[in-house]
Amino acid sequence: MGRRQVAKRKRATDLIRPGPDGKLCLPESAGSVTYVPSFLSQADANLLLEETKDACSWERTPITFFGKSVLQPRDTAFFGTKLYSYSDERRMPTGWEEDLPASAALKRLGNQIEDHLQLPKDWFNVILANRYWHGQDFMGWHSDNEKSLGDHPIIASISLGAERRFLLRKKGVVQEGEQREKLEYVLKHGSLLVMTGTMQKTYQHSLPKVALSKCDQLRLNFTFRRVVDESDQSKG
Ligand SMILES: O=C(O)CCC(=O)C(=O)O
Ligand SMILES: [Fe+2]
Repeated sequence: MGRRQVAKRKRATDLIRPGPDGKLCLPESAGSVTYVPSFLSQADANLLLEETKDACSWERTPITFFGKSVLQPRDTAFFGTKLYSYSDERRMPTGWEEDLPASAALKRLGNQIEDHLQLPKDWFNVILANRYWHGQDFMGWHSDNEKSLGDHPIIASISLGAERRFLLRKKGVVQEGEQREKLEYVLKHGSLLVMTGTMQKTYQHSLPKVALSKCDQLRLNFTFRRVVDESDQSKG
């Protein structure tokens, strides 16, 4: 998928069609990334940052890295109604009635994104939250390709606070003389980034580390997802 193609697609939902069973589906070959810089007004983004930065059940959990247990380079929290394994973690979600008013604000935000993407209300049933204290907190290359999210997951990502670079790179072997296809976005306070279709199969994404001198501010990220099969929590 070329840069021009990504720019041309205004809405992730351009690709979503009702299937024969009436459910929304995507053509097998399609994948898209859509960036909406000012999805939230500055006032709403500021309010949400204040409501969530301390009030979520943030944890810094360990992961296994080259056989060793190390702490993840960011804090995470997890909301919703479904069990979901992510990375090394299999966490019970914080329910909508806990961590109030943060969880209620996030639920409302999920409904706002569903409206924007013309998805049914309460389509998203889990939210993964990341808290990066500064440029030294980061997320390495990965795909959100857990089988429990189905074949063509819609991942809707809201950013608050410090601006950070978000990178995408195509998976697979690169022929000699060719360059790996890459995309880059600088995720603004109040922005929305949506990945759909085959993006998790064909691309990886990351939020790279930067020097403290370049970024000493907090950033929050909330990714809205739909777990379609709670029983299968393996990688896709
Ligand atoms: O913080 C971000 O923008 C990236 C988050 C992400 O990729 C994830 O939670 O899977
Ligand atoms: Fe991700």
